[in-house]
Parts: sequence; C-alpha cells; structure tokens
Amino acid sequence: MKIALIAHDKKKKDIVQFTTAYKPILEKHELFATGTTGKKIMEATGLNVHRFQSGPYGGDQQIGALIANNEMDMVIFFRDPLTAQPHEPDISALIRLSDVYEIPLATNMATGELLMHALDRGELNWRQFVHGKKDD
Ligand SMILES: O=C(CO)COP(=O)(O)O
Repeated sequence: MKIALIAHDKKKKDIVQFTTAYKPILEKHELFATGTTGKKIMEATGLNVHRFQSGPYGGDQQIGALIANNEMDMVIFFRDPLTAQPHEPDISALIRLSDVYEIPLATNMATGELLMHALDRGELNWRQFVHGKKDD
C-alpha cells in the first residue's frame, strides 16, 4: 500500500510517536510525506519515506495529485485544528480529494491507530484493485 504521512508543526511530535510505534506495520508499505514531516520521521525511525515539497510549498497538492490518480491508498494527516495555516486551500483540497476517491483518511491519532490495525489485518487489501484506475 502507498501511505501518505503529513503533520502540521504542532503535531510533528505526534506523527513521530505514531510512526515509531507503528514502524513494524509501516515498514511493509511504500511511504510518502510532505517535506518536513518526512524528514523528522526518517530521522526518528529510519523508515524510508519519499519526501515531497513542504506542505505550504505544494507538498499537499503533490499528494493530492497521487490521490486523483488512484495512486495513494491511505492518508494519515495529523492536522492542527487550532492554528490557521497559510495554505488552507491546499489542505481542504487534499481532504476533499480523499473523500472524492474514498481514500481512508485519518486526521487525528485515534483514527490513525484504527487504520493501522485495519491495514495490518488486511482489511484494505481491496485498494490493490483500484490502483491507477480513472473514474469513467
Ligand atoms: O503543512 C503541512 C501539511 O499541510 C506539512 O508540511 P511539512 O511536512 O513540510 O511541515
């Protein structure tokens, strides 16, 4: 599975804690992240993560493009609901596209943990049948 990992600044410690705890599951999959999130995850866990641009510089849109091509299977996005972000339109677009393409999306730690356990039980294996498909 292709998994996107994203966290706003006040949630960076959470995503590092999360990816450390779930490394045994995550290391079986192809990981992608926005720039700074990916850097911190790689430094803390040693996981191999494909880094895009930083979120405010287009990283969210790069991940959104993969979603639109059915080339992303899950998004773990620990967003900060209490801090205004300069790239709010990009964030909204990414979340909207996750719903358009019915991509499992976690915007907080609790939901992220549920998705990790579901992933590990094989409950998302259906995603392999939609890779690369475009809507008719
Ligand atoms: O702003 C972000 C997502 O909207 C995260 O970007 P960074 O991982 O580069 O901090």
